[in-house]
Amino acid sequence: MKILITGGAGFIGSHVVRLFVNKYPEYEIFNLDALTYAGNLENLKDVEAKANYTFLKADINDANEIDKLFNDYDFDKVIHLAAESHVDRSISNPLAFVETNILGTLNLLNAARKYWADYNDKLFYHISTDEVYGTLGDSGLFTEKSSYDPNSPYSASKASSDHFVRAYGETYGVPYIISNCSNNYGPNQFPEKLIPLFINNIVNKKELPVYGDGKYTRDWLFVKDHAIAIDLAFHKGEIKETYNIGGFNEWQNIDLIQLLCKIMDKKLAREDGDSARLITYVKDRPGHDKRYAIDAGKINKRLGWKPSVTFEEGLEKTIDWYLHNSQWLQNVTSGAYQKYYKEQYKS
Ligand SMILES: Cc1cn([C@H]2C[C@H](O)[C@@H](COP(=O)(O)OP(=O)(O)O[C@H]3O[C@H](CO)[C@@H](O)[C@H](O)[C@H]3O)O2)c(=O)[nH]c1=O
Repeated sequence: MKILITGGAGFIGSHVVRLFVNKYPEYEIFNLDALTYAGNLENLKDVEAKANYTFLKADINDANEIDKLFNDYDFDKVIHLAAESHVDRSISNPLAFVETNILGTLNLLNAARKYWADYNDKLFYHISTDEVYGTLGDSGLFTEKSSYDPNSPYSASKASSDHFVRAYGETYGVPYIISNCSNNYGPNQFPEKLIPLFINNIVNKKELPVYGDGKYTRDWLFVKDHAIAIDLAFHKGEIKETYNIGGFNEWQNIDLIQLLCKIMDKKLAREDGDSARLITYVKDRPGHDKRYAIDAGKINKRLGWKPSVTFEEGLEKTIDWYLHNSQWLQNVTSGAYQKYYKEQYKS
């Protein structure tokens, strides 16, 4: 089986690529990535020499290139993770999100439709977000039946791509699965997202910018558990089904930040309270969604998935990883990896 994984050099993508390459030596895994600021082949050093792994430097925005790759490689299945993913960036530059998340997804769907004359044993698996459902009040959970109500340009672009995947399923018969996941954390996440940004800032004794009053709630999931869920949905999920994935692990931002500060004080042998003193309340994110909380009951009941790592374990592993990989952090924030790999894969 030839599997195209898009965005495989990114945070979640690299964990999915690693899992598939190591667990399924009989599959051919093609990692397609544009190597933007958030995609970095350093994340996959441990698998790059494996016989079942091929890297393809390409941009999903380039319809001709995507068409050519489908023609050349004859992919059987697609796991589509490539996306612009940061909400704040979508607020300052919505167009980039329309291009990559909507048009890029369409380019892949068009190629799948064209080259999969026979849809037998084919699959377009779209990896999406719980943000498509909008925001919740103090109670309730998003289920697969929740209506779409996106608020940010990012979530609007992901909602649109979900709709297109379903539309191609209904209209042209492209076999698809969609999963919508909550906030991921773990090794290799670009330090613009809350947890790695704050770890990095604490190490460097920089301010911790808490948006608004910090009383926003997110459901956190360790990235390796997300990769395990994707593996299960890919192999055992039903065509045309949607699976919500989440950690059953809700935290208000400020409580999570306080916990992070406490652990970091210990790890860095600083005085208790040193890191928390870096907390700075700043202007709120426009359109900031109050609460995401997801019901992962369907994937639990139907496919037997549940998170394997507790939040305490996951956070500890994550912090240790960043502390042991300070060079990685420095190279991604300075753009050094991006520059290096751009040069390596110059076309
Ligand atoms: C970066 C940053 C974030 N925050 C707040 C905003 C959010 O309430 C919370 C988490 O922010 P972020 O890490 O940017 O993640 P969030 O906006 O929830 O979106 C994430 O989670 C989504 C899944 O829910 C993914 O689809 C997105 O790609 C991913 O970026 O922390 C701050 O208070 N200060 C900050 O500097």
